[in-house]
Amino acid sequence: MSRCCINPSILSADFANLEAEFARIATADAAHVDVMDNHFVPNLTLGLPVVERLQEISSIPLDIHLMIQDPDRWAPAYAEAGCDSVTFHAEAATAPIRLARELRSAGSKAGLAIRPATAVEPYLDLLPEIDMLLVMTVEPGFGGQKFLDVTLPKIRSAAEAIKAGGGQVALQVDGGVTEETIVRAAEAGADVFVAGSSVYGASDPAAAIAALREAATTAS
Ligand SMILES: O=C(CO)[C@@H](O)[C@H](O)COP(=O)(O)O
Repeated sequence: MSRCCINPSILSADFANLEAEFARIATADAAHVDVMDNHFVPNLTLGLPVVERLQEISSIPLDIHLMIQDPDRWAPAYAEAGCDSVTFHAEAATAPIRLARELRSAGSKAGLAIRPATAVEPYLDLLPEIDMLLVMTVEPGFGGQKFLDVTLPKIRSAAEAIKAGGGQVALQVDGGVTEETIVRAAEAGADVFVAGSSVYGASDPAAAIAALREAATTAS
């Protein structure tokens, strides 16, 4: 059994009432903020000015997931805004090591994300440079999709590589995480779970967070 983190995705929140929506997930480990630019993914959400305000009103850390082109240019400002972690996509970054170092020196954790179809092996050398590896378990862009079991072997390989390297890197999964699928992801070695619709779609988000945490901790 090991400690698991539950980070609700605010993509499933009511964007007209974000302060109240943050209050509903105050028992979570962090709020997962999906920044989409309508280029890297076919959807558009929010950007730095909104994140800066969320940083001021949130009682829990912000876990930023940048689904954008050219993160080398845009990501450091999120770290400078005080966000706890800033995750960029391997498929979009031109100099991932340099960017990860820049994020860390600006005071945030550096996260590297890969799409479901992207192999993890080419990025394992980067593990000493990052604090979190995000294996997407749905195609990025939208909430409410089905968890892709085909990603489980990749989660297992990533978990083994992280363990072999000393276990300093968190392994996050994002997409289709429910009380049922979280068990498989935790058994495969993930320890940080992003859940949007299964938290915000519940009548009691705090109870949903507790149930997800319990299921993941028991399975890990
Ligand atoms: O990054 C994404 C989608 O691109 C996710 O954070 C989703 O927003 C998770 O939502 P659910 O699959 O849990 O509904």
